[in-house]
This record gives sequence, structure tokens and C-alpha cells, in this order.
Amino acid sequence: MQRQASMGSPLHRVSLGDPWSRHMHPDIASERCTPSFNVERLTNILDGGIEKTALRRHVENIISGDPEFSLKNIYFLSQNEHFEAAIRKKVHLQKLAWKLGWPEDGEEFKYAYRAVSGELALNIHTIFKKSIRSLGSEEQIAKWTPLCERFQITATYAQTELGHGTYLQGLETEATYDAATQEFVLHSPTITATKWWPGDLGRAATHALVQAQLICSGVRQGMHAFIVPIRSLQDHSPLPGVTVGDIGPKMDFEQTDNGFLQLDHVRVPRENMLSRFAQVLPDGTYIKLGTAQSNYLSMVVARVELIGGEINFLLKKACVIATRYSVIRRQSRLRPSDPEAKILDYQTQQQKLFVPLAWAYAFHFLANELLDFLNSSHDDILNRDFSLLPELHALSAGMKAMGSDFCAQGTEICRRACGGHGYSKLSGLPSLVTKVTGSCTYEGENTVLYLQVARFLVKSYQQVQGAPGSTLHSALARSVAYLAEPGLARCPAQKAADFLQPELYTKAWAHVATRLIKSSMHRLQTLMQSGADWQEAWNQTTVVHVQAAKAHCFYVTVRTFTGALENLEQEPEIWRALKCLCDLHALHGILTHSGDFLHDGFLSGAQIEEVRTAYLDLLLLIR
Ligand SMILES: CCCCCCC/C=C/C(=O)SCCNC(=O)CCNC(=O)[C@H](O)C(C)(C)COP(=O)(O)OP(=O)(O)OC[C@H]1O[C@@H](n2cnc3c(N)ncnc32)[C@H](O)[C@@H]1OP(=O)(O)O
Ligand SMILES: Cc1cc2nc3c(=O)[nH]c(=O)nc-3n(C[C@H](O)[C@H](O)[C@H](O)COP(=O)(O)OP(=O)(O)OC[C@H]3O[C@@H](n4cnc5c(N)ncnc54)[C@H](O)[C@@H]3O)c2cc1C
Repeated sequence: MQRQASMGSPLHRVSLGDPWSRHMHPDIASERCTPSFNVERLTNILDGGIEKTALRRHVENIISGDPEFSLKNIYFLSQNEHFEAAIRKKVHLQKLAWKLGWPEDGEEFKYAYRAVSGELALNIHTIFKKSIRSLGSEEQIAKWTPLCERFQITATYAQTELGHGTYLQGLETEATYDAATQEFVLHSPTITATKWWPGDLGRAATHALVQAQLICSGVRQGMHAFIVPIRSLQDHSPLPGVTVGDIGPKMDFEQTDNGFLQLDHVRVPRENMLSRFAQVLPDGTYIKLGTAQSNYLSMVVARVELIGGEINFLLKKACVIATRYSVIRRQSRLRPSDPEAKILDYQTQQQKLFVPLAWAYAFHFLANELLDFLNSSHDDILNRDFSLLPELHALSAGMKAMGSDFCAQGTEICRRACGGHGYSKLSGLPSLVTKVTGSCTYEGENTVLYLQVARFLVKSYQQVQGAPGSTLHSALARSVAYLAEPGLARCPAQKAADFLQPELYTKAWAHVATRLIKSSMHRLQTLMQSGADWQEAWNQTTVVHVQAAKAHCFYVTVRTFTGALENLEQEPEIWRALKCLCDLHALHGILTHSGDFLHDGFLSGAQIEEVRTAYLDLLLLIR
């Protein structure tokens, strides 16, 4: 008879399933019996409260107890079998959700998605639904949302083409308005106009949100979104004028049918253009209600939600797997007379695992703060108050880029830290690496997104240069307020312990970000003064602009992590544990970019050595 673990115990997910995992490994059990803080309390904090922990565990127990959600053979499936298994799980989960009354945007779906390791199909159907909310009029939301929620239609977000993924002004798919019939004619004029990559398009979708160049009365009005039926609701066959299929095997995401779509003069009614930010009147008059980039809002929402909802939880899983492995795996001896050591007792293994762990916490708090910013500004933007959009765009772009970069690095470090077993798919680590790697490309290629941050920093720096002190602070966005603050020329730290002060290392990062932004601006201005036009000068300084953008993004992660710590001062044990990880994150960044801190003498070589001492002591403390 299997021992039924209580829902609250950490064992509840281990003692189910195959016999040999029924017993907790003694090395893990011993590690767990002397925590320096209340583990359940920290779990509640990370979940967002006691009730959410209980709900998460309730959902996880449902999932882990239902054979329909089994992942046992997941690594042995072909591409098609993988997709079909994901469809079956999605349908089963949706029926369960309806039966249990789970709310559409409730936490339950998020917990279920993680519990099945993302092995669910129709994820872009959800992005389609959210895009309708961001780009659609109230009438369009009222019409299409129920159809999505009842799965009377399944949909995709079709923006990227064979010829263009980044440069949206270059999208070739056309939507030409025909006033005579009050319809839009959607057409793929070239092979490079073929929509290529959209998820759920290859086999599942009946409808597509097609981002296309709107042509009204012969005038090209830029990228707009159109809802296009692509498969029959009767027999799921492609509709007339539609050529659609799957793009084939990928590095990962085989649970998703990324597809291609060609449209041959497919007609849709005028009402199918999403019209929150622009309208076409029956006579073909174009009414602009937003900005040229208003229809990019759906990408801002997706970038914010993917950081915590997809990207960072892949790193969290890799940290759990690699840390558990590192207290079970014994290899070599610290002294000839000792028993073989747990590999987590080697300093190098501690560095390998505790830095990604610190990143996982840094991006956990960052994702929450960015989600709060989105939720507090989204309604204003929908009501066409775009005042917060530039900062939201810069933060979402930069944090998606840095979050995916760090999570891709971190999962790979965790995988390598598990030696040969880390190379086995059955460890779960390789698929975490290949899945998170995709996030460096999808929803905006990272370099391109860092350049968007750089563009925002250039404009913010020009504000600082051009505005008198008093009016400055009010106008400058909160995330770049440090640009207007009088910084220190030299770091005052005298000893290693001084570098464990969050205010000190946060200011150190603000100093470096400010200097790099100033330096990249100086290079830009120098090139222009020597005769280069803005575009040439910009292109010739993009490397240093990306460097400045990364320093700014790192500063934001440090500032956000230290802010989260301030909210935990009433939980001293937890505060101490997480402060160690915050310190480690900040100091690891300083050591790996020490040249940027030494460059203008802000830190001396001797101070870098003190940073290293503090850093190495942290590894021991965290262990
Ligand atoms: C659970 C499932 C896991 C897997 C899910 C995977 C789902 C993946 C989906 C996708 O990948 S969907 C496709 C994603 N594609 C992109 O992200 C495309 C990236 N490219 C762009 O965003 C744009 O082309 C660009 C690079 C920003 C350039 O745009 P454009 O040429 O039009 O403008 P710029 O001249 O650069 O900037 C003009 C102006 O507009 C502002 N701006 C740019 N983007 C946005 C935005 N998203 N929101 C608000 N504002 C934006 C930009 O800051 C400039 O402002 P100013 O400086 O002029 O004030
Ligand atoms: C797993 C996955 C899922 C996806 N799902 C979807 C989806 O559901 N819907 C959808 O529409 N799309 C989807 N995509 C497509 C994705 O959005 C694009 O691949 C992405 O936007 C990058 O565009 P691209 O592929 O054209 O790369 P490119 O832009 O061609 O990038 C190639 C190189 O060019 C560089 N580059 C490009 N522009 C510039 C510039 N201005 N300055 C400097 N360097 C530049 C980039 O940095 C990069 O190094 C998905 C992609 C993946 C991998």
C-alpha cells in the first residue's frame, strides 16, 4: 500500500509513482532536516500566499494522480506523437477544468501547465485570446473571446514570415480594403511572405490572427491585425485560398505544431480587422486611434508574461534537479581518509549551482514586479494613454532578453554540473536547455530587444542632458532615475563586508550603467560630428549600445531583488537566506564584468579582490 503523503509535505510529489522512488534518499533527507529558515514559509512567499501554495499542491496532486498526464514516455515520442500527446493532455485538462469550475485566467491553469512540464498544445491559442484583448475593440472582444474559451475555434498568432521576423515594417502579407464589398483581401504576394513559425498553425488552428500591411485607398498604413478563418469548422480542411502545414522538426517545442501559411486573395469582412487602435470606415477612410506601434502591444504583454510564466520556471526546475543530484552524487575524496564527497561540497560545484539559483530568484521577483507594472498600466494604454508605454516596452524587451539569456545560461550550467547523467534526456535537463533556448529568439530576438532598450536609454540620457534639474525627475522614467542622480566617482568600500551592502552594490551598478550609456552616446555623437548620418553612426555603435543596455538591465534586476528583500525584513531567517543570493547575484555580475568597474577607477584592483573574498565566502554560507 503506498504511503499517501499529506498534501502539505514536500514528499507528496516524490512518493507517488514507481516503487524505487517511494523512499526519500537519505542524503536528501539529511540535507532537508536542518534548514536555516522555514521552508514552508518561503514556499508560501514564492507562491504568493498560503492559499496559493495549497491550490498549487491541490492541482499538482490532481495532475500527478491522473495517468492521462503521465510524462513517462515523453522522451521516446516522434514529433507527431509528441504533438498528439500534447493535444490529448490539453483536451483532457480543459474538460477537467470545466468540470471543476476553474476560472479561465485562474492560477490553476498555470500550475497545471508547470506540472505537465509544458507538455500541452494550443499555447498560442492563449496568446491569440490575449491579443484580442489588447488590440480588439470591446465588440470584437465580446465576439471572439467566448468562441476561444469554448474552443469553438482554435487560433494562432501569425506575424513572422519566411522573410521577416524582426523587421515588422518589412512584413509582406497584404490586407487590401475593398470598399465595394466592405472586405479585406488577405494575400501572400511572394514566397517570403509565407507566414512561418506561428505555433498551433501547423495542424490545430481554425483561425489566425494575421499581422499584415494594411492597404487602404492605395495607401500602405503599416502592420495591422486581421482575424482570418483558415480551416473548415466542419471537417478541419484548409479553406479556399489557404495553404497551410507544419514546418517540421525543431530543436524543441515538439508539443507545438509550428506551421506555415500562404493566403491567396482570401476575403474577410471589414469587422475582422482588430480596431482598438485603428479603424477602416465602410468607405475605406482610415482612422488612426493609436500610434504606429500600437499593434505591437500584444508582444509587450507576451514578453512580460513569458518571463515568469515560462522562461524562469525552466531555470527553477534545472536548479532543483541539479541541486538534488549534487547532494546524492558522491565523487572523489576531499581527503584520502574521507568517504567520497557529495559534489555539492566542492566550491566549484557551489559556484556552478548557486549563481543560477540566485538568477532564478532575481527573475522571480523581477517577473512579479514587471507583471504588476503591466497590470497597472495596461488599462490606461487600452484607453489610449500611452505615457507609460515607452518604459513598459523598454523594460519588457530588456527583461525578456536578459531573463532568457540568463535562464539559457543557467539551465546549461546546471546540466553540465550533472556530468554524464546531465546529458541523458531522462534527467530532464537537456529538454529544459533546448526549450529555454527558444526563448532567446521567440517573442523578439534578444539582440534586437537589447537595441530597443538602448534606444530608450539614449532618449532618456538626452532628457537628462537637455532638461533643468527641477523638471528632470518628474519627466524621467522611474527605471532610469539613476541617470539624473549625482553618482560617486569612487566606491567607498574598504573591506569585503562592505560589498554585502545592497545599497552599495546597487549604486555600483548604477554607476557602470550610467558610464556605459554616456560612453555609447559619446561615440554616437563623435561619429555624427565627423560626418556620419544618424543611421550609420547608430549601426557603428550598436555593440557598445547593447553593452550599455545589458548593464542597465542588470542594474534593474539588482534594484528589484534588493527591493524584494526590503519587503521581507519581517521574516529574518528568510531575509538572511535570500540576501545571500541577492549579494551573490550582484557580486557575480561585478566579478564577471570587473573591467567595467575598473575602467574609470570606480573600483580598484584591491577592491575587486575584496569583492572576490566576499563572493567566495557567500558560497560557503549558502552551502
Ligand atoms: C508557453 C509557450 C512558450 C512559447 C511561446 C512562443 C510564442 C512566440 C511568439 C512570437 O514570437 S510572436 C512574434 C514576435 N516577434 C517580434 O517580437 C518582432 C520583433 N520586432 C519588433 O518588435 C519591431 O520590428 C522592432 C524591432 C521594435 C522595430 O520596430 P519598428 O521598426 O516599427 O520601430 P522602431 O523604428 O524600432 O521604433 C519606433 C518606435 O516604436 C517604439 N516601439 C517599438 N516596439 C514597440 C512595442 N512593442 N511597444 C511599444 N513601442 C514600441 C520604439 O520604442 C520607437 O519609439 P521611439 O523611440 O520612436 O519613441
Ligand atoms: C520556438 C519558436 C516559436 C515561435 N512562435 C512564433 C509564433 O507563435 N508566432 C510568430 O509570429 N512567430 C513565432 N516565432 C518566430 C519568432 O518571433 C522570430 O523567429 C523572431 O522574431 C526572430 O525573427 P527572425 O527569425 O526573422 O530572426 P532575424 O531577425 O532574421 O535574426 C537573425 C539575426 O539578425 C539579427 N538582426 C535582425 N535585425 C537586426 C537589427 N535591426 N539590428 C541588429 N541585428 C539584427 C538578429 O540579432 C539575429 O542575430 C517563433 C520562433 C521560435 C524559435
